[in-house]
Amino acid sequence: MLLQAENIVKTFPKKNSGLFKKESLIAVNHVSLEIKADTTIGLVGESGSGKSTLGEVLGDLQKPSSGVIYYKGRDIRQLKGADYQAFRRNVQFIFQNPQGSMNPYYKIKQVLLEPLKALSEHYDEAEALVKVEQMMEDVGLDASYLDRYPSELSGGQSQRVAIGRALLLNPEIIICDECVSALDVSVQAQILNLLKRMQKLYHTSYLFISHDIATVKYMSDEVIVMFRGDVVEHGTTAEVLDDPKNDYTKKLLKYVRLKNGE
Ligand SMILES: Nc1ncnc2c1ncn2[C@@H]1O[C@H](COP(=O)(O)OP(=O)(O)OP(=O)(O)O)[C@@H](O)[C@H]1O
Repeated sequence: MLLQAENIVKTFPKKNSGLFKKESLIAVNHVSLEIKADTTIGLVGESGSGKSTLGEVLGDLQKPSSGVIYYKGRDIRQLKGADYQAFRRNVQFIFQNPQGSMNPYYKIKQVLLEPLKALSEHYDEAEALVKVEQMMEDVGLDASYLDRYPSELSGGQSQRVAIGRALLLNPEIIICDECVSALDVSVQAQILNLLKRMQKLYHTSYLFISHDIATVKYMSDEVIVMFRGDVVEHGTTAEVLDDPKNDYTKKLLKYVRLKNGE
């Protein structure tokens, strides 16, 4: 077991709630899940159902209001120094807008070297550069892009850099939050296949957050369905998407089929 979430609750203060009685919005409601090695879990649900919040809590970008995240059996709040750094290195993110997560004043070479510098156990510039060049090849980009700035890359090229940057640390888990949603359909397919190829090569687990059921079906071994902060269904991809038990999942799938004219 790599990552385990136990009874996670995340609330936000509601805007415009009363002056004296503060109300809160429950974004994630008592959610538990486990991410095993070399597995992809798809996380689906309509907009606002709590998918991104849950992903960010799992990767410690946000603190839960209550509940515990365990990394290899240890509460992440108890991890210190090198142990916390190992967690940070091993749980990476790829977001919807890759350029937004890159320093616009850094060339791609620096963008890729930065996390290696910050999180490697023993950093060696020459070794790091060899890794970076190999990774460029792995993600299908010519090494000449290393001297470009993020703004000089297309959306698909930037997402390849973001995938390479996440993989350079050889993480155990990557939380992919709508990581192909902003791309053209043909580029989406290339990036999804790249993620699959990289999973075979590096044995990384993915938490694949998406509102696109077809993409989740293509990518995932397991599927979790969220509705208004609750996990309403969780099972293998075939169980959840081919034979859903929950009424909300059934509605969601019916809506997707109607939209696709099936
Ligand atoms: N920082 C915040 N402050 C207040 N409310 C927030 C904050 N972040 C998220 N929320 C609220 O929490 C709920 C869950 O949001 P979240 O972004 O996790 O949903 P989502 O399923 O990822 O949606 P989408 O697919 O649109 O990204 C929403 O009602 C959202 O408005």
